[in-house]
Amino acid sequence: MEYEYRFQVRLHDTDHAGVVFFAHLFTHAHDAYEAFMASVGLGLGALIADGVRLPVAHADADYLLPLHHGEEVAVTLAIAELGRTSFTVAYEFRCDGELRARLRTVHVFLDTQSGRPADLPQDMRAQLGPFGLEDD
Ligand SMILES: CC(C)(COP(=O)(O)OP(=O)(O)OC[C@H]1O[C@@H](n2cnc3c(N)ncnc32)[C@H](O)[C@@H]1OP(=O)(O)O)[C@@H](O)C(=O)NCCC(=O)NCCSC(=O)c1cc(O)c2ccccc2c1O
Repeated sequence: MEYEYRFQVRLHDTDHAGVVFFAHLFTHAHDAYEAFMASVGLGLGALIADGVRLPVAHADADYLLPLHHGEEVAVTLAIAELGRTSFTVAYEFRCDGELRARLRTVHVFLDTQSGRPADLPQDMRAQLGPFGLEDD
Protein backbone atom coordinates (compact mmCIF):
# COMPACT_ATOMS: atom_id res chain seq x y z
CA MET A 1 0.00 0.00 0.00
CA GLU A 2 1.22 3.55 -0.76
CA TYR A 3 0.27 6.96 0.58
CA GLU A 4 -0.11 9.88 -1.83
CA TYR A 5 0.60 13.52 -1.04
CA ARG A 6 0.19 16.35 -3.58
CA PHE A 7 1.58 19.85 -3.82
CA GLN A 8 2.04 22.58 -6.43
CA VAL A 9 5.48 24.07 -7.03
CA ARG A 10 5.43 27.67 -5.82
CA LEU A 11 7.72 30.47 -6.97
CA HIS A 12 9.60 30.51 -3.64
CA ASP A 13 10.56 26.85 -4.21
CA THR A 14 12.58 27.65 -7.31
CA ASP A 15 16.13 28.87 -7.69
CA HIS A 16 17.64 31.41 -10.09
CA ALA A 17 17.74 28.70 -12.79
CA GLY A 18 13.95 28.29 -12.53
CA VAL A 19 13.88 24.80 -11.07
CA VAL A 20 13.08 23.51 -7.58
CA PHE A 21 16.21 23.88 -5.45
CA PHE A 22 17.51 20.42 -4.54
CA ALA A 23 17.29 20.85 -0.76
CA HIS A 24 13.61 21.84 -0.98
CA LEU A 25 12.66 18.31 -2.02
CA PHE A 26 13.52 17.19 1.50
CA THR A 27 11.12 19.80 2.90
CA HIS A 28 8.36 18.46 0.63
CA ALA A 29 9.28 14.87 1.53
CA HIS A 30 9.00 15.70 5.22
CA ASP A 31 5.64 17.45 4.60
CA ALA A 32 4.47 14.21 2.91
CA TYR A 33 5.84 12.17 5.83
CA GLU A 34 4.08 14.40 8.38
CA ALA A 35 0.75 14.08 6.51
CA PHE A 36 1.25 10.30 6.19
CA MET A 37 2.06 9.86 9.88
CA ALA A 38 -1.07 11.85 10.85
CA SER A 39 -3.16 9.70 8.46
CA VAL A 40 -2.11 6.51 10.29
CA GLY A 41 -2.69 7.94 13.77
CA LEU A 42 0.94 8.91 14.41
CA GLY A 43 0.62 12.69 14.21
CA LEU A 44 4.03 14.19 14.92
CA GLY A 45 2.66 16.95 17.15
CA ALA A 46 1.06 14.42 19.49
CA LEU A 47 4.14 12.16 19.42
CA ILE A 48 6.44 15.05 20.30
CA ALA A 49 4.05 16.19 23.05
CA ASP A 50 4.35 12.64 24.45
CA GLY A 51 8.14 12.93 24.47
CA VAL A 52 8.68 10.71 21.42
CA ARG A 53 11.76 11.46 19.32
CA LEU A 54 12.16 10.08 15.82
CA PRO A 55 15.21 11.85 14.38
CA VAL A 56 16.32 11.37 10.80
CA ALA A 57 19.62 9.45 10.76
CA HIS A 58 20.03 9.37 6.99
CA ALA A 59 18.55 11.00 3.88
CA ASP A 60 19.36 10.59 0.20
CA ALA A 61 17.95 11.68 -3.14
CA ASP A 62 18.14 10.99 -6.87
CA TYR A 63 17.18 13.99 -9.01
CA LEU A 64 16.08 12.47 -12.33
CA LEU A 65 14.38 15.46 -13.99
CA PRO A 66 13.79 19.04 -12.79
CA LEU A 67 10.57 20.35 -11.27
CA HIS A 68 9.27 23.75 -12.43
CA HIS A 69 7.10 26.54 -11.08
CA GLY A 70 3.37 25.73 -11.26
CA GLU A 71 3.75 22.00 -11.78
CA GLU A 72 1.44 19.67 -9.84
CA VAL A 73 3.50 17.07 -8.03
CA ALA A 74 2.28 13.72 -6.65
CA VAL A 75 4.50 12.22 -3.97
CA THR A 76 3.97 8.52 -3.30
CA LEU A 77 5.33 7.34 0.02
CA ALA A 78 5.97 3.80 1.23
CA ILE A 79 7.93 2.10 4.03
CA ALA A 80 10.99 0.61 2.35
CA GLU A 81 12.25 -1.07 5.51
CA LEU A 82 11.01 -1.70 9.04
CA GLY A 83 14.08 -2.38 11.15
CA ARG A 84 14.52 -3.06 14.85
CA THR A 85 14.79 0.57 15.96
CA SER A 86 14.44 2.38 12.62
CA PHE A 87 12.25 2.61 9.56
CA THR A 88 13.08 3.82 6.06
CA VAL A 89 10.61 5.90 4.09
CA ALA A 90 10.79 5.92 0.27
CA TYR A 91 9.32 8.80 -1.73
CA GLU A 92 8.71 9.10 -5.47
CA PHE A 93 7.97 12.52 -6.94
CA ARG A 94 5.92 12.45 -10.19
CA CYS A 95 4.37 15.03 -12.54
CA ASP A 96 1.73 13.67 -14.94
CA GLY A 97 3.01 10.20 -14.16
CA GLU A 98 6.63 11.06 -15.05
CA LEU A 99 9.14 10.13 -12.33
CA ARG A 100 11.19 13.24 -11.43
CA ALA A 101 12.91 12.32 -8.15
CA ARG A 102 13.35 9.55 -5.61
CA LEU A 103 14.18 10.21 -1.94
CA ARG A 104 14.66 8.13 1.19
CA THR A 105 14.78 9.03 4.87
CA VAL A 106 15.70 6.80 7.82
CA HIS A 107 13.92 7.54 11.11
CA VAL A 108 15.20 6.16 14.41
CA PHE A 109 12.99 5.65 17.46
CA LEU A 110 14.68 6.88 20.65
CA ASP A 111 13.92 5.75 24.18
CA THR A 112 12.36 8.68 26.03
CA GLN A 113 14.55 8.24 29.10
CA SER A 114 17.97 7.35 27.70
CA GLY A 115 17.69 9.15 24.34
CA ARG A 116 19.23 6.02 22.75
CA PRO A 117 17.76 3.93 19.88
CA ALA A 118 15.11 1.50 21.18
CA ASP A 119 12.82 -1.15 19.65
CA LEU A 120 10.05 0.36 17.54
CA PRO A 121 6.84 0.18 19.61
CA GLN A 122 4.46 -2.57 18.44
CA ASP A 123 1.65 -0.11 17.66
CA MET A 124 3.97 1.98 15.46
CA ARG A 125 5.15 -1.18 13.71
CA ALA A 126 1.50 -2.21 13.13
CA GLN A 127 0.53 1.21 11.75
CA LEU A 128 3.52 1.42 9.37
CA GLY A 129 3.54 -2.26 8.33
CA PRO A 130 0.71 -2.11 5.74
CA PHE A 131 2.67 0.53 3.78
CA GLY A 132 5.68 -1.76 3.33
CA LEU A 133 7.00 -1.93 -0.23
CA GLU A 134 7.22 -5.73 0.04
CA ASP A 135 3.42 -5.83 0.64
CA ASP A 136 2.68 -4.44 -2.87
C1 LIG B 1 19.84 8.83 15.28
C2 LIG B 1 20.97 8.48 16.27
C3 LIG B 1 20.47 8.55 17.72
C4 LIG B 1 21.41 7.04 15.97
O1 LIG B 1 22.45 6.74 16.85
P1 LIG B 1 23.44 5.53 16.53
O2 LIG B 1 24.02 5.74 15.16
O3 LIG B 1 24.34 5.37 17.70
O4 LIG B 1 22.39 4.33 16.49
P2 LIG B 1 22.63 2.82 16.11
O5 LIG B 1 23.94 2.56 15.48
O6 LIG B 1 22.22 2.03 17.32
O7 LIG B 1 21.51 2.61 14.96
C5 LIG B 1 20.15 2.69 15.31
C6 LIG B 1 19.34 2.44 14.06
O8 LIG B 1 19.52 3.52 13.15
C7 LIG B 1 20.04 3.04 11.91
N1 LIG B 1 21.01 4.04 11.45
C8 LIG B 1 21.84 4.76 12.20
N2 LIG B 1 22.57 5.58 11.44
C9 LIG B 1 22.18 5.37 10.17
C10 LIG B 1 22.57 5.92 8.91
N3 LIG B 1 23.51 6.87 8.84
N4 LIG B 1 21.96 5.47 7.81
C11 LIG B 1 20.99 4.53 7.87
N5 LIG B 1 20.55 3.97 9.04
C12 LIG B 1 21.16 4.38 10.16
C13 LIG B 1 20.69 1.70 12.22
O9 LIG B 1 20.73 0.88 11.08
C14 LIG B 1 19.75 1.16 13.30
O10 LIG B 1 18.56 0.66 12.70
P3 LIG B 1 17.91 -0.78 13.10
O11 LIG B 1 16.49 -0.68 12.56
O12 LIG B 1 18.70 -1.83 12.45
O13 LIG B 1 17.89 -0.89 14.60
C15 LIG B 1 22.19 9.42 16.11
O14 LIG B 1 22.83 9.11 14.90
C16 LIG B 1 21.80 10.87 16.14
O15 LIG B 1 21.40 11.41 17.15
N6 LIG B 1 21.94 11.54 14.98
C17 LIG B 1 21.54 12.94 14.82
C18 LIG B 1 20.09 12.98 14.32
C19 LIG B 1 19.73 14.35 13.80
O16 LIG B 1 20.14 15.36 14.33
N7 LIG B 1 18.92 14.36 12.72
C20 LIG B 1 18.53 15.57 12.02
C21 LIG B 1 17.41 16.35 12.69
S1 LIG B 1 16.17 15.42 13.49
C22 LIG B 1 14.73 15.64 12.57
O17 LIG B 1 14.80 16.12 11.48
C23 LIG B 1 13.44 15.15 13.11
C24 LIG B 1 12.49 14.76 12.18
C25 LIG B 1 11.27 14.26 12.58
O18 LIG B 1 10.35 13.89 11.67
C26 LIG B 1 10.96 14.14 13.97
C27 LIG B 1 9.72 13.61 14.41
C28 LIG B 1 9.47 13.47 15.77
C29 LIG B 1 10.40 13.88 16.70
C30 LIG B 1 11.63 14.40 16.31
C31 LIG B 1 11.92 14.54 14.92
C32 LIG B 1 13.16 15.07 14.46
O19 LIG B 1 14.04 15.51 15.37
